[in-house]
Amino acid sequence: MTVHIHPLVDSGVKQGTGNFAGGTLVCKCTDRPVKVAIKGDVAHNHACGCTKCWKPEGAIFSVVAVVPRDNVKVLENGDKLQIVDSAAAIQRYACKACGTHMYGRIENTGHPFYGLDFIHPELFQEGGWAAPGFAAFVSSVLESGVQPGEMAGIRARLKELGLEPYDCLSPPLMDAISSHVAKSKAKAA
Ligand SMILES: N[C@@H](CCC(=O)N[C@@H](CS)C(=O)NCC(=O)O)C(=O)O
Ligand SMILES: [Zn+2]
Ligand SMILES: [Zn+2]
Repeated sequence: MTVHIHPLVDSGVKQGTGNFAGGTLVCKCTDRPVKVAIKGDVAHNHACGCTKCWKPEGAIFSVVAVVPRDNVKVLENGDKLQIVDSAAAIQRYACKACGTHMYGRIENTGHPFYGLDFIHPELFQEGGWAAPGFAAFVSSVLESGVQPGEMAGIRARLKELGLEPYDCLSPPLMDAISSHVAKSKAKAA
């Protein structure tokens, strides 16, 4: 049986051009779509298996990346945006009409990823952005109804696609989080 991860990667991961200058994210509405301008390329693009990240219909993973928050600007129909969960570390701004998450923002200045917004590059009108490079929160797909017996096939398919599966974030990102915590503790001491 074919394992479907996400339509963007199911037929192979398309590499970025290496010089993506930015573009416009557009929600799924045909009437008054929300448009968000992004300056520059995305970083740390990856597949995420968590329940909180937005996924297109039928996908078990999202594809999500970060950009500096100053590079994100709502261009059109921002009145349709609402925060999905204001108690979450990442405040995800979704279109009220179609449900698409347009960007996620961290307001806690002490958070290791403060200053970065989370976006879904598949919403770009343009192509060429940096490709997803790993898969995060893989075990979390069980929380969205995937059966335990499917996990081996999912992990094998992710590896085949070159998206190394991790049950939290990738080692470089986990190291960045722990370094941030160590520095914060040293400052407080
Ligand atoms: N197992 C949980 C994991 C959720 C989680 O921790 N997601 C990560 C990756 S997006 C995160 O950083 N969440 C912060 C947030 O959602 O605010 C789930 O699937 O809901
Ligand atoms: Zn919409
Ligand atoms: Zn996630």
